[in-house]
Amino acid sequence: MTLQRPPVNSLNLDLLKEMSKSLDEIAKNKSKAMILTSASPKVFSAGLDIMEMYKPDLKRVEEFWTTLQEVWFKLFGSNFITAAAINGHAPAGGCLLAMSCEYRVMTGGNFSIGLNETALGIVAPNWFMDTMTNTIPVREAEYALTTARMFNVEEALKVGLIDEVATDKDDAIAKCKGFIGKFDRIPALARSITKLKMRQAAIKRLQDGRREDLNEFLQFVQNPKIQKSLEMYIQSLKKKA
Ligand SMILES: CC/C=C\C/C=C\C/C=C\CCC/C=C/C(=O)SCCNC(=O)CCNC(=O)[C@H](O)C(C)(C)COP(=O)(O)OP(=O)(O)OC[C@H]1O[C@@H](n2cnc3c(N)ncnc32)[C@H](O)[C@@H]1OP(=O)(O)O
Repeated sequence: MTLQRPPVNSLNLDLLKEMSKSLDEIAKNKSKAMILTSASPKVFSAGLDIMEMYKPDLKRVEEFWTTLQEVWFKLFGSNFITAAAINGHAPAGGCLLAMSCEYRVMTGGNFSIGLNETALGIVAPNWFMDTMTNTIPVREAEYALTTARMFNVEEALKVGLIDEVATDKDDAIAKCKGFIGKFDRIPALARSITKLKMRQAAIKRLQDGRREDLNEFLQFVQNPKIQKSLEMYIQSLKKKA
């Protein structure tokens, strides 16, 4: 599955709906595995589209968040094998997508990956945190989340946020295929049940608290102070150019 929403693959409602549909198709056609990557040469995904949260239409922003939750359920909780070929920056929601897969290969270069929410004055939802503690040790996750740590490729490898480094996108995809090949001799049902048991606690936490999570998000985006900081953040991103 190749993300292709220039310039930075930010996750807006339309892209999330497309992803949700594609994940259903992959599950339905009984694919063995999926590799998630990006068509951009330097950004895997810039995370959530900030414009979806800025001065939002309430009905749309509610659909936006519930679709994001759905994409996470379908990706993190998939029966099929998932790997991410991370060929560029992966901040926040981009990091969430990569961590929701079972294996991550990142191309070398001046790219970074991490959950940077606290730097933006926001708190990553519980399920973002759960996805991170499912990937790296709890102590490292706490440190990374509180300090909004963006890891470079070597740091990400060292902490286990990624599993391998690749020279370029083709190499990243080849290495993801190498990971998928490891399951050729493992019975598929035993593999998928084991994966889902490992992920069950995080999945159940969001299933049980899904409405509450949505309400928290809706309150958050309607807070005038948050809107003000979003405005400033958007300006700072635009000033960069
Ligand atoms: C910030 C959210 C605050 C409050 C939200 C309210 C409630 C939230 C409650 C809970 C939600 C928490 C979970 C949030 C998760 C997220 O994912 S938030 C998004 C966080 N993402 C980022 O901070 C990444 C920002 N982008 C970058 O750092 C860089 O763009 C990049 C490193 C990814 C790529 O760098 P470059 O290649 O140099 O590209 P540019 O920076 O020049 O960007 C090109 C173009 O794209 C626009 N853009 C970049 N990121 C986003 C984005 N996430 N959403 C929308 N638009 C984005 C950027 O402004 C440029 O636009 P133009 O100048 O070309 O108009």
